[in-house]
Amino acid sequence: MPSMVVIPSAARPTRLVPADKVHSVLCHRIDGKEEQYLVRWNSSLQTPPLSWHNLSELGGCLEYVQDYLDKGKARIAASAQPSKKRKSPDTDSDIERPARLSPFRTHLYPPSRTPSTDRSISSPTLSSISHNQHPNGTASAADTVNVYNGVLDVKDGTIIVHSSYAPHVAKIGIRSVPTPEMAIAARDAPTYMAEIMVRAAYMRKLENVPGKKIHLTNTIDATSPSLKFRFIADYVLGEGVYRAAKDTQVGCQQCASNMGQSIGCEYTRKCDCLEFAAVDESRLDENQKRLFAQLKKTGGSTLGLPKKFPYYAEGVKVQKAGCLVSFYLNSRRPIYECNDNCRCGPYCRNKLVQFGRTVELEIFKTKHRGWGLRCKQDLKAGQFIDTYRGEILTDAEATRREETSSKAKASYLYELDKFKVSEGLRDEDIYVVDGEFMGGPTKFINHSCEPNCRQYTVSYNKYDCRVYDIAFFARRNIPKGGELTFDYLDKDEEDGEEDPGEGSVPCLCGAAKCRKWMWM
Ligand SMILES: C[S@@+](CC[C@H](N)C(=O)[O-])C[C@H]1O[C@@H](n2cnc3c(N)ncnc32)[C@H](O)[C@@H]1O
Repeated sequence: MPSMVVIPSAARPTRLVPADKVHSVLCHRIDGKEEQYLVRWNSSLQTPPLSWHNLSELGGCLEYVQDYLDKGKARIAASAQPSKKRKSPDTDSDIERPARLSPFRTHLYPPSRTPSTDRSISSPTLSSISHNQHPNGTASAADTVNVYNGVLDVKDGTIIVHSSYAPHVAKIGIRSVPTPEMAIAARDAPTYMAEIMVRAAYMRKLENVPGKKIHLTNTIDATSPSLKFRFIADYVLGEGVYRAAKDTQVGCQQCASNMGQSIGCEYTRKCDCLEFAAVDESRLDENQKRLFAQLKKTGGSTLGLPKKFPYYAEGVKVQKAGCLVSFYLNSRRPIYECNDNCRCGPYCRNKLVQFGRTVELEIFKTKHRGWGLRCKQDLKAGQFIDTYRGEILTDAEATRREETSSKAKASYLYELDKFKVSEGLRDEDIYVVDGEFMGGPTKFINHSCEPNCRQYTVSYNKYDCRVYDIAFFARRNIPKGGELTFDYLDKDEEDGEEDPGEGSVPCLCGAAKCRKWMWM
């Protein structure tokens, strides 16, 4: 018989639970006035495989507590109905829904699910659970719950439980935890403190994000965005993803930091970075008009022709300085910014998005569309908000993730396919940004059929057609507190079809001209 180890209810504050050792949190209870959470440890060889902990011990693994609050608690509430069949705590309760596309991806992937290898052990029946008895022979609900303070050991997938009252050993399969008694106790036990701690941990994350403050508010429920999410300032390149070699990022060589007004690039004809930028037809002389007409037919470089700068420079229209000029705002043309190898210096009028967000934002809970993002300050039409960040994945890896994720889950995949047609890229050459696990606050921007923002392609290397920035700009003036939205459909690629296809998801944007479906 294994030696008895009783996990005290009022645990020692020094006993911190390391996140990398945790498999999951399975249940909670109130002991005295204290919230306690039942941790299942990573390795079943560990002794004990389960133990109760108070929140002061769980500060380093709050993401597991959050997982439990978001999913486990609901499962427990359902399983606490004594008359109904109980689900194993590890059983995936995601609802199977029709296949759908991600908000941003244009390919349809067949639905598929990967079974968790963790489900090989079958769930024992309720009758396999022995209830512990108090020495006086009675077994109250409270006693039967408390007994599991003393989970001791695991053998052949069976947990061996010692009661602190009775000398006999109760055996219950690891899949049977939480027991019905635990589930009943958990159903009515509050989780306020855990929710507060999770919220505080997320706020601390936000405080560490560089740039203007990002707020968090939730007037709908007690949840917080996932603590597993990592805020990153730049893309993280996944396996098999490569940016164009550094030496291809040549930059403009004929420009200088002071060409008269100390605003970096000033002559669009000279700036090599603007080679592929929009030609300013209003400034073409007759010869240039003829040349440009020819180039439109035959293709070829428009270097030397006057171009349009993307942003209003300081001093041009004071109130618009730094905003996207209306030509770009109303088009889908890529924006080519100057880069570190340019001769125009650090303060060039052709550099903006690369310096990052300067706008104060707020992540907030919507009624029916999960989390959303709004601005905490008035925004002007053409004002830059932030970029979309995440892991850049190969198409194959993105497909794998899409196929293995629950169809009911929100999607954060964004294809970098702007140059697919112009550069003749194959589907499998296209990279995809996944903003689910790491990224920035823009992951929370919801779709609207009448959006107030739009996504633009911003490139710092005109020779790299596979890696570029996706930048969000305000399409119109947005008052402080307005929810930021963009159209998940790239209109240029829309074929105008009206019927919802397989994988379409109902749109809840509420706009007067809502198309009723998010095309995913
Ligand atoms: C990029 S995420 C946006 C943030 C998301 N609401 C969240 O809570 O993390 C995209 C997901 O948000 C939800 N969503 C966004 N816009 C929506 C809309 N107009 N109608 C319904 N669901 C929407 C969908 O679940 C979609 O897959």
